[in-house]
Amino acid sequence: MASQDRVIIFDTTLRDGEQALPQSLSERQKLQIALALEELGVDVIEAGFPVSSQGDFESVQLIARTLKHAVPCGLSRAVIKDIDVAAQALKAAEHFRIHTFIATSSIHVKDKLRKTFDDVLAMGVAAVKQARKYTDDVEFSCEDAGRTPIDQLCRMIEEAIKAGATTINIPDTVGYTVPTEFGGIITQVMNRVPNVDKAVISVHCHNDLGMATANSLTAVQMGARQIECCVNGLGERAGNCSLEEVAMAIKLRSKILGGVETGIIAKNIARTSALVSKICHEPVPSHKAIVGSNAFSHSSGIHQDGVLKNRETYEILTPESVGFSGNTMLMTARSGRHMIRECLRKLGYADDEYDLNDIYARFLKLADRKGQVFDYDLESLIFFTKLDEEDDTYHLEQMNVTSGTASVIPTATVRLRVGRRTRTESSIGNGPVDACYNCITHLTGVKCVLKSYEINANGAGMDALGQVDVTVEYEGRIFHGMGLSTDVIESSALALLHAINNIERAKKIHAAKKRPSRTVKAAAEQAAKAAE
Ligand SMILES: CC(=O)SCCNC(=O)CCNC(=O)[C@H](O)C(C)(C)COP(=O)(O)OP(=O)(O)OC[C@H]1O[C@@H](n2cnc3c(N)ncnc32)[C@H](O)[C@@H]1OP(=O)(O)O
Ligand SMILES: CC(C)C(=O)C(=O)O
Ligand SMILES: [Mg+2]
Repeated sequence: MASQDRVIIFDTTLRDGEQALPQSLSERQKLQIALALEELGVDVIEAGFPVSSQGDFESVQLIARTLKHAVPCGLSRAVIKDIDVAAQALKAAEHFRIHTFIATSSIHVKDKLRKTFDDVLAMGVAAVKQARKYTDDVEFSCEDAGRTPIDQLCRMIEEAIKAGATTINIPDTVGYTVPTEFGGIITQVMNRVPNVDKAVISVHCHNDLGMATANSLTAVQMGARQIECCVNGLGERAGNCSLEEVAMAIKLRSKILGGVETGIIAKNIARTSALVSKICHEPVPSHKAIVGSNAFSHSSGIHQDGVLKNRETYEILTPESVGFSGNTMLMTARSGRHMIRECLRKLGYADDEYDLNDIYARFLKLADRKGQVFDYDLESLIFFTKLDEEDDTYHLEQMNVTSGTASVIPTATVRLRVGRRTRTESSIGNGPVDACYNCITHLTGVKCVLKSYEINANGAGMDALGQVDVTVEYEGRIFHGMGLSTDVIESSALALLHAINNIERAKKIHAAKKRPSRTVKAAAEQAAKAAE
């Protein structure tokens, strides 16, 4: 399967990745992920550990029946029954791999397996021979190879290859090694195991010291040609080597890594990452390489200026190349004038229509107060000298909700203050938040579409406040809202109202801009007068 330059991507999200989840995945969830991995261009999919439960057996069976291009694989201990069961689960596939393993480090052999190294050697050999009865694609792993004495490791590998293993996996099971050390282990295996050319050398690195990607790539430089990894770096404890990191590092730095390549289709990375995150209920950290929400985001002035002049100043790969729609530029108190002018240009303001230094000084004050400033806030700065809560069109006066189990219809009554008047509305919904939102959209008449809703505890214990953040779309623009209260339904109502008040402010500006033969300055004066 492997040409000299091709690194096989062996994905173990469904096996090692799943081991790290608080609950196991269902058959359907596993199949969905397996199909996405196949579309991503993964070569081998380790679908599970068939002997571990009937559910996992059936998942592996279904995946083996369904895959068209990727090779399905099942894990088994060096135990005859495990191997027989794995073969049963996989046999529907035309071609499948059995992966069998046993630990070889002294601590695992003595304290966990309670055996001698010679016992383990014999068990490994017997396991490979049993697996070869079912398939000519047999992988053998020396668990905890990173801490295994090199003489014993080389001996085990030589015997496993003699017994018929076609892939030899060298795991750094506890993520203990550093790149020079791990690279040294691979070099020794390459130089000292006489029949090493009869098998593909694979690596399986854990991230306990944050070295998984570095160790895997160093191993490739030393001759390994299979990397075992998981989407989003999922996996036992601190995770496995992250698929997207090694795939993009090999794509981008192929030359320095020896001219190697993988079959990964990079533009499918973002959507696979999102799917795995959603199905596994494992959020991707914002700073995660390649797939984190901040991976292509810039918020400091010097970086934004650089990216605006040439994005390669701060972007080593494009967000589009891994399937994102583009980068993001956040406006915070760390942004500079170049970013502010760019945002106003995008909103349609010519450079001579405003005083950049004046806007920038007021932007900084707002950013210090607010944290993040959005395009509609910036536009407001042109039209209003101050942006205060009093500018809000709608204020929440009162709110009452009823909800409960099946027979109770969630109902809300909301009273808003609009200037000196109040308006009241009652509505039902599919939950108390939905009922409140129905009231608010009726009362304000603003038909915005809820795009995202996020709820978090702000603080700890009984004093924690519920913080709700929403984004809504109104006439093609995105508006944000945040609500904070000890009552999460009230936080939700306040967040939507906040977003709607931002929409109302943008509407006023839009109306002022539309008046005929007005300069921005004149329109701004007019808008400011109207607001008094
Ligand atoms: C590094 C890794 O990620 S390894 C993979 C880890 N994944 C999993 O463990 C998930 C699947 N596991 C399971 O479903 C269960 O643990 C089973 C079905 C495999 C075994 O369950 P049980 O028989 O109840 O044993 P239990 O899990 O408590 O203990 C493991 C046993 O396997 C032995 N064992 C561990 N690894 C191996 C191996 N590679 N080959 C042979 N025996 C092994 C242990 O020494 C222990 O044996 P003992 O009962 O004689 O002391
Ligand atoms: C089963 C083996 C390959 C493993 O997951 C490890 O050693 O980390
Ligand atoms: Mg592992």
